[in-house]
Amino acid sequence: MAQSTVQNIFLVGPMGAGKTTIGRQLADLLRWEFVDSDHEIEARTGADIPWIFDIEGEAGFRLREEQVIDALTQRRHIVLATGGGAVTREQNRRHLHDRGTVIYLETPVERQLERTARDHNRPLLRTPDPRARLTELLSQRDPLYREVAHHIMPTERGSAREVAWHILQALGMR
Ligand SMILES: Nc1ncnc2c1ncn2[C@@H]1O[C@H](COP(=O)(O)OP(=O)(O)O)[C@@H](O)[C@H]1O
Ligand SMILES: O=C(O)C1=C[C@@H](OP(=O)(O)O)[C@@H](O)[C@H](O)C1
Ligand SMILES: [Mg+2]
Repeated sequence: MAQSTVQNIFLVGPMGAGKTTIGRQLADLLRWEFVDSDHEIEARTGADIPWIFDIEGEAGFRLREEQVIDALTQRRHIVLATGGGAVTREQNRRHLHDRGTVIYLETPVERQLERTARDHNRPLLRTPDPRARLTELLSQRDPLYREVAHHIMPTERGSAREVAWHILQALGMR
């Protein structure tokens, strides 16, 4: 694998973009450590994401997320999968953009719906109309994903593994 100036890779994008899945594949291909901010929040808190939302509300979750992203973005040679709402905080956007190479996994709502349908761990999708919720969130957040990203990668070009390869190619790492 060619030498590269990329020191770490941070994945952003909406729920169901594949940040967690593609992040694991990327880390595997690079032999870097994989970290997921949601998993780190759960490990530090000793509670799962829905429980944190229930007890502390979204505001409490966002505070925990800010602390974790500040800590994780200071590390090197990691692939970090963020949560879909991380970009809503200015401090997170700054840390992500300044401390690593940020990839926006661009994904249409239809695909997000398919990929999140079976998983009930996303409190923001506990709504009678997840399509409307995802559409609203994407319209608010898409400009923020674009603002923070160094590269934009569509996630419909095949499997998670294939998307991971496309990312390495775009970064000149293969
Ligand atoms: N490129 C892809 N093609 C098909 N399915 C995918 C792809 N990327 C992710 N998935 C699937 O979508 C689901 C949600 O992915 P996940 O990594 O949890 O997304 P995120 O972390 O962005 O919310 C998982 O079941 C995963 O296997
Ligand atoms: O979009 C969001 O605000 C959220 C996305 C989730 O992560 P994924 O994007 O990995 O599903 C998780 O952080 C939490 O449920 C909130
Ligand atoms: Mg995830």
